[in-house]
Amino acid sequence: MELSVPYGVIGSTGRMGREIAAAAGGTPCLCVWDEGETCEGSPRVIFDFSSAAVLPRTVELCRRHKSALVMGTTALNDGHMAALRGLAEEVPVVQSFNYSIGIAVMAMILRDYAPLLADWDAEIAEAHHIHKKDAPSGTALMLGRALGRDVPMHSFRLGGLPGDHEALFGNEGETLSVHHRAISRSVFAIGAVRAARFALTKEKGLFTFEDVVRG
Ligand SMILES: NC(=O)C1=CN([C@@H]2O[C@H](COP(=O)(O)OP(=O)(O)OC[C@H]3O[C@@H](n4cnc5c(N)ncnc54)[C@H](OP(=O)(O)O)[C@@H]3O)[C@@H](O)[C@H]2O)C=CC1
Ligand SMILES: O=C(O)C1=N[C@H](C(=O)O)C[C@H](O)C1
Repeated sequence: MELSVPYGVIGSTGRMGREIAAAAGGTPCLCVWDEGETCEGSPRVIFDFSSAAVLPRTVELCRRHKSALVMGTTALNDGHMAALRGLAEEVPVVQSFNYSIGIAVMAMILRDYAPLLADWDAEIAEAHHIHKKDAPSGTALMLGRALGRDVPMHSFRLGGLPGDHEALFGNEGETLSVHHRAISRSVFAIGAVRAARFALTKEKGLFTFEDVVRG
């Protein structure tokens, strides 16, 4: 369902930026890409699916327009997360490395059942398109945190894969795996627009996509 307020897209010319515009509908009033920026009006919410290097500019634009932020860009460091926490003291910020409901549920499963698998061997595998710049994926790192322990991570870069993630467990007698496959990257855009609607109901604060899914 289309977004009924003016919105901005940082990373507007990218794979995700174009999916966001398709899911949100209409035309973004603010567009930012590597070569430039256009703005006609004031966005109520800004989506960032770009590069971690752009985050300071994103924070500045959200402050200028008093916009909510839906942050999707990965490869964020502690400094970037601190900047988002600072912004969240002024506006609503949703930050997630994956806006699919399936991965949100997968993280809940891993977090809830990790104690029962604590003495099993565990590894995480992820596979994405050949253009992806970061490895392991932000989602793989997030799933590792849900497991609550450091586990080996394996990254595959193949063709146009939108995003596969698998948590694999094993002991002497059996194995278990939990697998999620994004069939289309539109699923991330649909989730991001849902996150935008959630953010627009808040005055300020830092939220995860799990908060959005749980309503
Ligand atoms: N949270 C989630 O659910 C998802 C997150 N992602 C993440 O989103 C990000 C973008 O992914 P994707 O769309 O595939 O990437 P693309 O490379 O297709 O797009 C990146 C966009 O950011 C712009 N950009 C890059 N560097 C700068 C810069 N320094 N200043 C301004 N604009 C810049 C690019 O502009 P230009 O075209 O001019 O280079 C382009 O518009 C990645 O971090 C990815 O991991 C992806 C899918 C889902
Ligand atoms: O770059 C991508 O495409 C994706 N990146 C995110 C990540 O790094 O986890 C989310 C999704 O898997 C697609």
